[in-house]
Parts: sequence; structure tokens; C-alpha cells
Amino acid sequence: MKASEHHLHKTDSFITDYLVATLEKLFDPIPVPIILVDDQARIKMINSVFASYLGYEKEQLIGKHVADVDKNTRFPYVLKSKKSEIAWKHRFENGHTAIVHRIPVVEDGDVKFGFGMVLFQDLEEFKDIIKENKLLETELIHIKKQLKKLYGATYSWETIIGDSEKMIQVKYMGRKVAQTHSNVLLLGESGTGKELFAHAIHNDSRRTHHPFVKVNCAAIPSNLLESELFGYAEGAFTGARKGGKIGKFELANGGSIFLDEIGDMHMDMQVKLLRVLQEREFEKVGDNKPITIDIRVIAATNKNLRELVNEGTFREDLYYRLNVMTIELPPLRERRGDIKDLARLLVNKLSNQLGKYVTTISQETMQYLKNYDWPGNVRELENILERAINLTEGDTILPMHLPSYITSQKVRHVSDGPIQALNEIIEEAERVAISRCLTYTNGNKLKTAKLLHISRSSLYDKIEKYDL
Ligand SMILES: Nc1ncnc2c1ncn2[C@@H]1O[C@H](COP(=O)(O)OP(=O)(O)OP(=O)(O)O)[C@@H](O)[C@H]1O
Repeated sequence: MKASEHHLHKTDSFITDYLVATLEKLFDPIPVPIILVDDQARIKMINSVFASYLGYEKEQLIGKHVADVDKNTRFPYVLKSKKSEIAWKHRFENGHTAIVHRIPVVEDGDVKFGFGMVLFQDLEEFKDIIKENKLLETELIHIKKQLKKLYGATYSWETIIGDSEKMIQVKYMGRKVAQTHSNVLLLGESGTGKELFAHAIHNDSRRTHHPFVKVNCAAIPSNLLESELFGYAEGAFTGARKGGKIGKFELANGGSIFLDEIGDMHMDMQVKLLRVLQEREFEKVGDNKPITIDIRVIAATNKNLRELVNEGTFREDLYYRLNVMTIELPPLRERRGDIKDLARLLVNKLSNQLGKYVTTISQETMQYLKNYDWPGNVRELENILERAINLTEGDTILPMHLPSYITSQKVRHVSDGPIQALNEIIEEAERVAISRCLTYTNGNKLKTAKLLHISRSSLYDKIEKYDL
């Protein structure tokens, strides 16, 4: 047995006079109300702030039972239950309402003493703090969202919809590429999700906590693109901002820069971009101090860069610099299996945004959507659905809510397109024929099978095969 324990047992009291004197010295100057009671809930120590809060001199309180000072006290109960009460609201007998802690100190199963403190002496003070905290929290969330919008990547692999084989393959490539340090080139028709991929690659890379900055090379006039990308020094040209301007490359330092529509970049700028890619440094317009950056370039275009190189409008050296890790996003008509999920999720998202309660796409409507060729890809699908949601009166999108060029589609003449393998032509014709018939019979499979002169089981196989 240690000497101190021996001393405690000998005096038969855990809170010795010596301890009380020491604690009093310690707690009295602290401007937070603190109290110590013995195992019988008699006050052993109370600091001056607490005593005056209760309306007494502290000498008047020592030795008194807590219930004689404040009849609302829960200390006797806490000592009995041996359970702490943390941040409880308490109304003192004198009318003060506060937030308090009541803590029984237990050793070897026995309560030795009770410790109490008043956290907020008046509830309004507590409410104000909570309110302020809540406000700060909301403000923080808002600012974080704005920041993410400005310099962040908002999409990840999970938000990119598509389970078709083609999408699984490109997402797999995207994940792999994200882990490397290389620049990335995203190819694909307009609206296939190149920007989404750029976001997801950045988010999934080690640069995720650094900025993601987007530049649309086609939207900025070529004479302004240089200062947009590299920034300019003070006095670089007439009308230049005081203090100069920071460029997108510098803003994205440590992170990724997404150069959209790279195929539209002017030849002069292509040379400058090539230098940044090779040397990782550049100068601001009107300044000759080199700025070194650590950045990953994710470039995208819906143009055929190889063709542009052949035509002489895109530099071959830049093309090879960019074309290291290339991902080609498939058009929607080559992954019709994704249309159903995409349409459903987009309707969900859009009806929330538009404040409309549209939840369903009728089977017939879905057939039309699956049958259409979508030259504008997912962006076109999104626009068509937004239009349909606005036109819908009830909760279901019907064929009448689609533009007529979608509902009046004719079977495409395969001879119109490029030469294809015969089995592909036959499959396409079969898919379109079944889809049209399902639309005609309003999804009735028995009728469809009869009209097409095939067995029901064969129809089911083909519906599954073509994901109709
Ligand atoms: N797989 C997908 N899942 C969910 N939404 C998608 C998907 N692909 C595209 N979208 C949506 O379609 C729209 C167009 O996508 P995005 O801007 O990424 O296409 P893009 O290929 O960059 O087009 P552009 O070449 O015209 O710039 C966006 O609103 C995007 O949210």
C-alpha cells in the first residue's frame, strides 16, 4: 500500500483538509464556478465565483448539505447512481438557469467525492454560443462549397453513371491514370462526360487537396488567353490591373489544370503551353521572372487532334506531349445500356433542381430514349429531360413530353451510315424493330412477340441482349 493511500484510510476521509486547502488555492482564482462535495453531498470546497453566483459568501457554505443551499440540486442522486451528468441544463433555486457538469469520482466501486462545475452561467450565453457556432458552421459549409466550385473538382467515379462494358473499361482506365503523374488527354464527342472525367481523375489523385482549375480554351479570345493562363505583371499593358494578375497555371499550382477544347488553342499559345509542359515553368506577361510550377495538365477535345496535326493547325510536338495517357469516351449511342440509369438519375437530379415532383419515365418514353441516337450525348439527354420535366403535369414523363424528332424516329437506313459488318447491321435492325414494336404495344411482350412472329422466350432473350 502506498503512503498516500495509507494516509487516506487512516483519516477515513478521501478529501483531507490539506487537499481542500490546495484545491481552494487552485480553483479560487478561476472565474468558472467549481464545487467539491464529499460522499454525503456536503460541500467541502466551493470557489468564490460559485458562492457569489448562488448569493452567499463561501465561508457560509462549507460543510452544508448541497440541498440546503439549492433545493433543486441533483448531486445526492448523482452520488448514489455513480453516473456523471455532463452538460445538463439546471435551474438553480435562485432562478439562474445554467449548463452544468456533475461528476461522481469513484474508486474501487465507492464514491469518494463529487465534482461539479457550471459551464455557462446563463442559458442565453450558451444559446448565443450555439447559435454563433451554428452560423459559423453554415457559413463554413457554404464557403467550402463555393471554394470547391471555384477551385475544386466536384465529381468522382461514383457520380459518373454507366455500367456498360465500355464505361466500365474507361472508368478503369481513368482510375489507373489518376494514380500516375502523367498528363492526360480526354477525347470524345461533345457531351460524353470529358469534364466529369477530368474532375474524377483529379479527385482520385494525390493532388486532390490542391486546386482543380478549368480553362475553356475556345471561350477565351486568343489574345487574352496568354494572360489568363500565365497572368500579367503590373503595368504589363494599358488597362492592366494594379498589382498585376495571377494566372490560372499559378492558381492551380500543386493541383490540376483542365484545358478544355484544347483543339481550339491558337498555334502561338500551343508553343507556350509546350514550354510549360517541358520545363514546368513560365513567365507572366510583361515580366521575365520565371515561375516554377508543379501541375498536372488534363486536356480535352472533341476534335480529331491527329487530323488537326495533319492539317497543320495543331503542333505535332504538343500532340505527342499530351497524347501519353489518352482516354476516349464512348458516345451514348454506343452504350445504350446506360440510357435507362442515366435518364432515371438525371430526372431525379433535375426535378429536384427545378422544384418539380417528376419521378417516373413511362416505359414507352424510355423506349424512345433508348432508340434515339443522341448526337449531343449525355448533355442532350439532360436537356431533353429538363424540357420534359417542365412540360409534365403529373409525376410521369410521357412520349408527348419529348420533342417530335425523337418520337417520330424512323428506322434508320443502315445504308446511310459507313460500311459495317453484316451481323452488326442485322443486330441494329433487329434492335430497332423490337424497340419500335414494344413502343407500339405499350410494352406488352406477348403482343410484341406475336406481331414479330417470334417466340416469347426469344423475345425475352433479345430484350436482355439489347437492354430494351
Ligand atoms: N456518365 C455520366 N454520368 C452523369 N452525368 C453525365 C455523364 N456524362 C455526362 N454527364 C452530364 O452531361 C453533361 C455534359 O458532360 P461534360 O461537360 O462532362 O461533357 P464534355 O464531354 O466535357 O462536353 P464538351 O466536349 O461539350 O465540353 C454534364 O451536365 C454532365 O453532368
